[in-house]
Amino acid sequence: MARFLIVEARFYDHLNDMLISGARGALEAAGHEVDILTVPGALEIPGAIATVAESGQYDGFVAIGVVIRGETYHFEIVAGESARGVMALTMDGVAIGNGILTVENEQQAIVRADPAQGDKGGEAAKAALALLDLRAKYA
Ligand SMILES: Nc1c(NC[C@H](O)[C@H](O)[C@H](O)CO)[nH]c(=O)[nH]c1=O
Ligand SMILES: CC(=O)[C@@H](O)COP(=O)(O)O
Repeated sequence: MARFLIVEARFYDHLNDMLISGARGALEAAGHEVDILTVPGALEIPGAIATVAESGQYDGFVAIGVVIRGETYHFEIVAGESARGVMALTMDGVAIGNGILTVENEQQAIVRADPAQGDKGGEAAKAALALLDLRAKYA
């Protein structure tokens, strides 16, 4: 059994609830423990994971959030920089699945967050599991 931390940016409650349901379901179905840490927004997710990963208290992480385009360039910053931060940590050996949705509107988010539809939360959890398995084999 491994310990996973879901680090969620709780910007849209109903969307995060679906994403977390999918992620938690996938991890618990695989027999692992799951905790949740909430941060203000997607830009805070990489720093939060970096800090907690250093503690060694968790084996893997799932980043959960929803970034919906607004009127300004800020979408590109939030979407791009949160993804870049997660990728940098992954390249540094941290087992992370990226379940941060970056979408044009709420409808696109609903379809992808719903475990019965796109299940991007579950998909991200399975990616974290795959990286953890790979590290166990090769690291
Ligand atoms: N607009 C969204 C944000 N924006 C907030 C940033 O993520 C960050 O918390 C702020 O800039 C302070 O550093 N975050 C989301 O997760 N989703 C959004 O749609
Ligand atoms: C993704 C965002 O930061 C966005 O929701 C913010 O909206 P706006 O660009 O209209 O300020």
